Amino acid sequence: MIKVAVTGACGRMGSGIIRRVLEEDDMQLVAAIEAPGTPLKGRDIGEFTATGEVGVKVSDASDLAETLRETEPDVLVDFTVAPAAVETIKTATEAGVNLVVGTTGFSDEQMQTIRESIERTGVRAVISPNMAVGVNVFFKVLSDLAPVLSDYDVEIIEAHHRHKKDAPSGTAVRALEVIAEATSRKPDEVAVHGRSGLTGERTRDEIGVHAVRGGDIVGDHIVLFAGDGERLEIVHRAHSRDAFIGGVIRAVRFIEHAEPGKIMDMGDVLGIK
Ligand SMILES: NC(=O)c1ccc[n+]([C@@H]2O[C@H](COP(=O)([O-])OP(=O)(O)OC[C@H]3O[C@@H](n4cnc5c(N)ncnc54)[C@H](O)[C@@H]3O)[C@@H](O)[C@H]2O)c1
Ligand SMILES: O=C(O)C1=N[C@H](C(=O)O)CCC1
Repeated sequence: MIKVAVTGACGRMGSGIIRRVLEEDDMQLVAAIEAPGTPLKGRDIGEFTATGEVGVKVSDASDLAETLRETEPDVLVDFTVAPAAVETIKTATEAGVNLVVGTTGFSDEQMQTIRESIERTGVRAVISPNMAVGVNVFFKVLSDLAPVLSDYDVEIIEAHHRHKKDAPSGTAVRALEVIAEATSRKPDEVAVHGRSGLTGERTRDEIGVHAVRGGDIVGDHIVLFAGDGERLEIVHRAHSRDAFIGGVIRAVRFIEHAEPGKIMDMGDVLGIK
């Protein structure tokens, strides 16, 4: 039985992940953790996942070290917000708890802190900005396609729901990195985020990145390769969060096979790297 703790337990992703964990025969939910000061502390998590009483009470992230000591999870799944996730990862790694992290919006400095914590403590970790199988195939396609279309203009357009806190999406950032790496460019040097004003003509090297926010859009990503007389669009659309949650469940099962002290991603989980 894989013992699972979830941070962001009452969020859009966290509550869906808990619902799925409760359905899996080889998984046991041992902790459901919400933000520091949460008014939900002590309430049964089943109230927020529409699963009826499950016997796991919402705990407060301020008590995370104690919660992990008491519940001894094999893996902690984090879908929260970047600054909170960094603190959670520090605490979990110190407690020797393996990680599946889907939170996005980390700065380079935050990623460095996370990497150091994982390397130093030797926990196993899967961190991926998008757990959907289709998106990870999309990354692979982009990596293969970008060198072939190296003289085409590349623009990345993503669209998400009105509640999303970070922009551009972690998936769009990863798509930028994949395309830049495949064409020997540096993402920071070539990314142009939105355009406004007298921008001048587009340069050949730049990669435009555009974030759309509205309604309940689950997550769309379009990469446009525009040439003379034609354009090619590679599109992924998530219809429901089940696409991400299915990937999380696969990552939770993979974690015991992950390399200790190294950040692995969904490409490793799916064996498509
Ligand atoms: N990797 C993927 O496949 C994928 C898919 C969807 C969303 N995401 C990312 O997951 C994150 C969460 O998305 P969401 O839509 O579920 O957000 P959400 O706002 O619905 O949920 C986040 C939850 O985290 C809680 N939280 C905040 N700080 C916390 C802390 N310190 N400890 C425990 N809980 C804490 C909040 O109270 C909230 O309930 C975002 O970064 C989003 O981009 C990734
Ligand atoms: O709903 C979100 O927020 C999503 N975030 C991820 C990202 O930033 O790429 C993945 C898609 C959904």
